[in-house]
Amino acid sequence: MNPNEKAIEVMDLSVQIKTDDGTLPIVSGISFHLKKGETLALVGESGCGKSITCLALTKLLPSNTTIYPMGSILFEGNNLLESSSEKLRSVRGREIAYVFQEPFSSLNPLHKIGDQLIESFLLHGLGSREDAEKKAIYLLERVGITDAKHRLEQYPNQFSGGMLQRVCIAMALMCDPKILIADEPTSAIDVTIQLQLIELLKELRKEHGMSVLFISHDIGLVSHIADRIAVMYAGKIVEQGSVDMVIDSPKHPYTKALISAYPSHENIGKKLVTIEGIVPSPKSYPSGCRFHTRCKDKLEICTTSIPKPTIVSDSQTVECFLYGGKESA
Ligand SMILES: Nc1ncnc2c1ncn2[C@@H]1O[C@H](COP(=O)(O)OP(=O)(O)OP(=O)(O)O)[C@@H](O)[C@H]1O
Repeated sequence: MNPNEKAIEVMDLSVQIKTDDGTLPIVSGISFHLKKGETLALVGESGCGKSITCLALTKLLPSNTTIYPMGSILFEGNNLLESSSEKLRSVRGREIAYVFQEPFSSLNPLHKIGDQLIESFLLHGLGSREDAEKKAIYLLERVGITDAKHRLEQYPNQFSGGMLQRVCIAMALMCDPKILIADEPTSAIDVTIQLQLIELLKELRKEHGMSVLFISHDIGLVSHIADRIAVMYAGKIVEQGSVDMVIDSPKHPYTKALISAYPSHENIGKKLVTIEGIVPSPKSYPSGCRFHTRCKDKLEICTTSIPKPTIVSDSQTVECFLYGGKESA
């Protein structure tokens, strides 16, 4: 596998949602890519547009309220934003699979776990029911669920939250997807189990040769799993780069603030820094750089102009006037 080959490339993606308050710019011209076999973390505070971005990748948002005015999502030679509904159905679950924050949202309480696990395998015509059941048993055991054959006959309410999230991970892997999108997969799980699930995802990524897009608000947590990080703020990606660069040498004032606000081992005994204010609502994004209303380092230009991406090192790009930002990288 060529380590620089891209599994998916998102260019200038914008998503607007029609609401009673008008059409809101939820995601505004973001670009990023996921290389084959790597994990990219999309990080940012609640409401910055992470979930909408990951649903937009396979157009999983309701078409009557969602507008994709421009941009492209290149996957296996196709622009998914221009693909037919049939093509998108063949990609979802089969080539790009999801694990969501709340396992109960992905599972039907009235159906046996086994039937739910094998559904997409059969739907995509990957083999017989017997093949599907064998694979389901293998994957349940692989994600750490013992007595898997017996478990296939049980219902979601017979599993703990952590167990159900393991079931959802197994379910996402049933069709050997090329990309796994994990949207806050450990947020609803007890912290003691969080790191176990992260380790499991790391192992599965290697075994299955997948690429993983890991969504989280927790910059400390993603440093355990990601190769690269993209930091999102108010519908835009403000900084992206390798984990080492973004964590050890953050550039954007928002990334710096997120890291200082993280309760880490190094911060024991120190007062945690809070980021003043809240993420602005898409109803009233400020002009210029959307972070300027909370930024301690803002310049005059930040209130009126939008910074362009600037390459600050081989593996790091930032959108901030403190580092240039007037010309596109
Ligand atoms: N259907 C919708 N109608 C109107 N606004 C929406 C809709 N879905 C999301 N939004 C708004 O879009 C913005 C981005 O939401 P999104 O769920 O993508 O954020 P997030 O970064 O994933 O946050 P969280 O970590 O809390 O899930 C928020 O301001 C949210 O209120």
